[in-house]
Amino acid sequence: MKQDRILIIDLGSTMNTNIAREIRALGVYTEIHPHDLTNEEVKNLQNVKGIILNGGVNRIVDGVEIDASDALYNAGVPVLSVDHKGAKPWPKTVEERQDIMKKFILEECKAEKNWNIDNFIQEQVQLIQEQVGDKKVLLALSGGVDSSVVAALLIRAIGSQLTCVHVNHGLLRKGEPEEVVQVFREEMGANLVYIDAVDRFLEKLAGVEDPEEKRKIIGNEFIYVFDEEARKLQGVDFLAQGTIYPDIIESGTKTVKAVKSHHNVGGLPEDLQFELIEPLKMLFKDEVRECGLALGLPESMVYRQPFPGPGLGVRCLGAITRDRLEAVRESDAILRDEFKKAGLEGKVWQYFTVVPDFKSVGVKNHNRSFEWPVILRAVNTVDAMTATIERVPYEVFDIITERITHEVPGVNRVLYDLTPKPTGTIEWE
Ligand SMILES: Nc1ncnc2c1ncn2[C@@H]1O[C@H](COP(=O)(O)OP(=O)(O)OP(=O)(O)O)[C@@H](O)[C@H]1O
Repeated sequence: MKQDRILIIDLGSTMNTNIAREIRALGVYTEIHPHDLTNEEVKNLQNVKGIILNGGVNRIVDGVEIDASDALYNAGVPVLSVDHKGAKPWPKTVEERQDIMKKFILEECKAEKNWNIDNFIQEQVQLIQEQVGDKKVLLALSGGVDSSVVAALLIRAIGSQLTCVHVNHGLLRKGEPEEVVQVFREEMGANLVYIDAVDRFLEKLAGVEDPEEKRKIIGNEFIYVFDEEARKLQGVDFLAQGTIYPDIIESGTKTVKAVKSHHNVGGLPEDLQFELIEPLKMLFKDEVRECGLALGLPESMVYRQPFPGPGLGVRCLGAITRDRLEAVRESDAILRDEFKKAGLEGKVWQYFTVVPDFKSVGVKNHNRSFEWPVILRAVNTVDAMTATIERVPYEVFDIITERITHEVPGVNRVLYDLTPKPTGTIEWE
């Protein structure tokens, strides 16, 4: 079923994303578009029921105040101007904004409230089937939320025409590679290529101390491994990616410069180019999660906390060694387990452990020990630009310290990082 659609036209507002979220919360599908859409582009957008010209402080582009294109004014649907050409800005409170939205979208545009995840899945399955036909699709499946949800959606749409490649580079959290195999191969019956590349990555990283260099090696090695696998598979025309709406919004618009460059599986060699399939590119993160649950993915996968691309590699400070990497992995698993038991899972935004590359003196079993400390970090943030520290109860710290110092080989101390961002960053490297 095709959803009714409201277009938000970016005329320099800083609230495009908020407005989009609030309209979708009303149950109506909406997308943000640039101001200079052509007739052709407007025609290609189906079921448009209304247009919001969303003006704001970034309205001057290259020295000129921008306006919406004629194609938009002539689209033949109701137009609402906000903070544009003298029209009032949005009210400060969500409730007042929702009143305006309801009146415009539901009454004036007569848009139907037919935006929901089941309709989304149904529509995407059909679109994917039409796009792919009887051809084959490749997906790099990390086990993270985005690529997992893409995998589940593609399995529903095209089943065995999809091949997923999961690379175990040795830097994933405890149990993650096993979960990927269990969920996708065993439960969903996917074509999953599991690559054990642990030795290969750790050999490349041996002796490398510089964090940037480590990140570069991990990123490049991933591309090499993925490229090798992709070449072994015959007749693949499409590459699926877990691009989501914030990736696109943060890549910059015509009125705002990029916050960060769009990642995903960038950097594949020129001769290995596929047509892209990005079925989640219009979803916000919570919608991606809802979609994952509706497709039957386990909550542990769908509500996974954010994880850096280079994985545990940037939490094993300095030059990575196998034993210290295991100390990071084991201590991280204990921290997660105890936070879950204490009801902190889902409440604290991100928590993990870091193992530095120095040792200190301690006592274990009545003997002198000379071992690493484990640093705990637990932070809360809204936008990852700033972060505050979680005030973890001392009883929880006690249990975690007891377990880490007794269960993780090579560790004799546990420390808590009290630093907000700024001045610290969330990760240590
Ligand atoms: N170990 C891996 N095995 C297979 N693919 C991977 C792996 N790590 C990353 N990728 C691919 O690279 C993409 C970008 O990785 P990144 O770590 O930046 O994750 P992300 O944008 O948070 O997405 P996700 O939620 O899918 O992990 C992933 O979506 C996935 O397609």
